[in-house]
Amino acid sequence: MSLPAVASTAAASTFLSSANPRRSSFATRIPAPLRRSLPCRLLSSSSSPHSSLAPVSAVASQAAAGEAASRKKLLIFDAEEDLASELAKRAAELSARFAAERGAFTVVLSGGSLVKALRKLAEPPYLEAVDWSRWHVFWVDERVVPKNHADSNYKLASDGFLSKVPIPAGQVYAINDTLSAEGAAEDYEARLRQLVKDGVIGMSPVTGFPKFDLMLMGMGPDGHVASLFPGHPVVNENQKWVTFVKDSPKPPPERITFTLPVINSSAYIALVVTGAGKAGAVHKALSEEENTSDLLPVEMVSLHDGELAWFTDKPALSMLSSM
Ligand SMILES: O=C(O)[C@H](O)[C@@H](O)[C@H](O)[C@H](O)COP(=O)(O)O
Repeated sequence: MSLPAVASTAAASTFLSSANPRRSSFATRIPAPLRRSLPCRLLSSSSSPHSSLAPVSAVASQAAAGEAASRKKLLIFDAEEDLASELAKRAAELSARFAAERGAFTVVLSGGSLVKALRKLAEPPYLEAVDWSRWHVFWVDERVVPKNHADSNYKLASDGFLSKVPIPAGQVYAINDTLSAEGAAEDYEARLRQLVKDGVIGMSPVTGFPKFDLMLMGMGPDGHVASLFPGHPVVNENQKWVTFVKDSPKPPPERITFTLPVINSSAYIALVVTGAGKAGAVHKALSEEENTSDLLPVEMVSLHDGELAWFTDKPALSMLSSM
């Protein structure tokens, strides 16, 4: 499998940009032609040192030339089945590309509804076609509970996905659940640093932070991503790779989380955000009204050199005026 050019799915695309570089927002209006009932509709935008509003073909060629470029897409699915199919296809393509390029494929998971959306990866044709021996699996955030606890993101992913695919057990990096929140965050960062030295995890030459190949993340109704909650000081952490919270507004309270600089150094992020419960945060993140003093964590997800794809549905977009 090879990674398709960005333009290959862009027949129904348009190009939108945000005036604020700190903000990830890119969709302002959904043009009428895109509202037809395609299984998936797509809007794209790009930003690079050379152009903030480039056609998709230009984005693809910049990426091919190895230049730093940030690409954003909004994929809107009519059915959850279609979303899960496209997510599996995209993950498998990235797996093949990074396994060939680097010999390893680093995948980062969140908890929540994201895990169910991965189920098609554990089915034919992907179950047989993907080279699972190349996969190295991490968590963008984890609750500080035992690995067999009902609240554990490791357990969620293990039960719903990892137990169904042949990834070598030594390449699944759960947190050390015998440590405190502080200790677990330090320990996880130390293990990431070792894996960078070993060449398993790449480093971003642009940011100096680790560069994961694929981050698969959800977003909470309040606009949190990972365990970076609105108004919490950890959102501003810009030195550490992994930090902790002890007062998460979403239970359980103690968690460890990747920091924004690590998230924003990724090569590809799939942000899976569906359902009417997310519509308020989606509206704030994707509407034209920009308020720089009050950014939600999801609005601060902005890749330095990579592609951010929102996997969404109409209920999640229902507060955008043109939907
Ligand atoms: O451990 C966690 O709580 C998650 O990692 C969290 O960041 C989650 O991804 C969002 O809250 C979205 O969850 P839903 O998709 O279930 O709403």
